[in-house]
Amino acid sequence: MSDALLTLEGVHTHIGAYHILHGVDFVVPRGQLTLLLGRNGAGKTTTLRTVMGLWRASAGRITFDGRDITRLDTQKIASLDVAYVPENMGIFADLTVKENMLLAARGARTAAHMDRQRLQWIFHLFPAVEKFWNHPAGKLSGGQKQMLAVARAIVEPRQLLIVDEPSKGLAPAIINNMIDAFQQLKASGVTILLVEQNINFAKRLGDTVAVMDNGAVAHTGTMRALAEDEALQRSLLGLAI
Ligand SMILES: Nc1ncnc2c1ncn2[C@@H]1O[C@H](COP(=O)(O)OP(=O)(O)OP(=O)(O)O)[C@@H](O)[C@H]1O
Repeated sequence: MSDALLTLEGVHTHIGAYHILHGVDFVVPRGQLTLLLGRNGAGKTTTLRTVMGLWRASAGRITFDGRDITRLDTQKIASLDVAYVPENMGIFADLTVKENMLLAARGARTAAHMDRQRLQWIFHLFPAVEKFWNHPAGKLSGGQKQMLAVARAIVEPRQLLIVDEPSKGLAPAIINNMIDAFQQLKASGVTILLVEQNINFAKRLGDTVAVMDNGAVAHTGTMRALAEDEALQRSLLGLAI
């Protein structure tokens, strides 16, 4: 049993007058890939944003690597080697792929300052990043943009990589490429937290799952156990895997 890298305990989040998270509890074990599942509007994105300090938890506690991060600002949380890829990916369409990567690399003013070995590893994971290095990012396909977004997030070594719906809107062949890349990322030892709606994607990558419903976690366990229990899938997700 691995230890917890990230723990949420009784986390509540209000957005304006709306009470969105109602006491979220789950653990992201170190070195594993954890999936946050649940129907539309269950509170998955709000949970990720609360972990990153983009929404402030109104109650509860978030612990990362043994440290209480509940009240830290986003920049400070990122500086603990936590990367977040939001659903809109945060790519600068007018800048080249190279410039997008440079902006994500702390302290690297030119491509020559980037860690060469790490860049080669990223090119191997996401060949499109190398192929379109000098092209404007806005010209990339949806799948290539998603790959660039993940590539940006890992341009520096990370302890925790958080990605909101990496497979969203992607063609099946591209989803397979994305699964391969996440499998290699997992093998590199980085802990990963994904929000995912594509259950095939989830099934092939997930170690641990937390299923949200109505602003709280309704179920936690292994992906394998959930994949084998169709009745549980139907009751939690309203679908069959
Ligand atoms: N900025 C906001 N203002 C008001 N309500 C919001 C805001 N953002 C999210 N919500 C509400 O919070 C609830 C949870 O939204 P959230 O985006 O976290 O769900 P989700 O599980 O990620 O769903 P989806 O898969 O559709 O993105 C929804 O009812 C949503 O309408």
